[in-house]
Amino acid sequence: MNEKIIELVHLTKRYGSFTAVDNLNLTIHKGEIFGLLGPNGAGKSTTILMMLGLTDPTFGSVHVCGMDSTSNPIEVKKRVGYLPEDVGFYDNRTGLENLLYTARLNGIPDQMAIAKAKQLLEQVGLKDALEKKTGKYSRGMRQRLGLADVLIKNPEVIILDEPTSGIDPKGVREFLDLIVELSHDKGITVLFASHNLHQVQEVCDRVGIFVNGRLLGEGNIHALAQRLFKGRPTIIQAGLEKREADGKVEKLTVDWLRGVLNPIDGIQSITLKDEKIFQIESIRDAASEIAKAIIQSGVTLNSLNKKEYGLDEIYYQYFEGGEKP
Ligand SMILES: Nc1ncnc2c1ncn2[C@@H]1O[C@H](COP(=O)(O)OP(=O)(O)OP(=O)(O)O)[C@@H](O)[C@H]1O
Repeated sequence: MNEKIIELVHLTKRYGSFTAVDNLNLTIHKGEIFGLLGPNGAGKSTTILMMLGLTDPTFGSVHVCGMDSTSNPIEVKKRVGYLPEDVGFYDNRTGLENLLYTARLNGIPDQMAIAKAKQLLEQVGLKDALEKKTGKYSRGMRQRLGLADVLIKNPEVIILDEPTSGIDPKGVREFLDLIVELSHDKGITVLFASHNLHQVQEVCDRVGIFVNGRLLGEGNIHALAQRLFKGRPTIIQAGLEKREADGKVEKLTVDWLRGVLNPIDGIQSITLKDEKIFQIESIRDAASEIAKAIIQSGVTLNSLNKKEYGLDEIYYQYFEGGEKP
């Protein structure tokens, strides 16, 4: 997995005074499934267009399969299969005919193309629909045909731009499985651009989080979350209860808990979430000291939950445009 297949260096694209892609540095290795994650308008499609040599960078460079996409777009396109969000087919032709058309455009001899097209249609689960006109294909079937269409020229890299939008959950599952299988079986490098964090997490070895044209970080999604949210307070929710000897429940207050936790360094705030749940924010992880102090105070500690920053926080912070409620 160490051979560099995609290499972006200081890649920048401006439209007038607007910067759509801002100083992007990224390396993707052979056989990796890399997720380019970002909300709408983050600059994913613009980056892909530059990789394919379809638009020129304003600054920086992009190499794919060792070639400069800007000066060698035709060579790059021979090695890269690109599946856009909405793939176009000749709707009055069958799935097989559409694939054979692509094969011809790529200079594959007819006899070889027929065998290859049939094998691919079987692989993507369209064996029974190969004689059906693509105008009658569902959205999921069109995306599968799109994948076969991309694979017919034996690409080293496939780039999928929002490939699962509009497909039902079962279709999504099957499509994602297919991508993983292809990458593993054939050593194909996959770039999967999407705003669907959960789908990307399922299939990708590594992800890059892309927001407002900038790469906020890349790596394993959980490690990334820890890095992106480093310095955030540790949030602990404690469920507390105090019963008198006669069985009556005594009402606990924030001031009381503040007194109990006073000796512990780094406590920033204490709030009451509901009658029995207190939320404690601290600048360091003081969970065990908090638990000990509460127990020593003589109340019952019914629950203690420490909030971990992860996928959900990335999602709400960067993809839904705000903190989790
Ligand atoms: N030709 C263009 N002229 C001016 N602005 C553009 C052009 N193409 C894209 N943009 C702007 O650049 C930004 C990035 O767009 P891009 O399509 O790359 O984002 P994206 O992450 O792929 O989003 P989406 O998932 O919605 O396609 C957007 O604000 C878009 O409006």
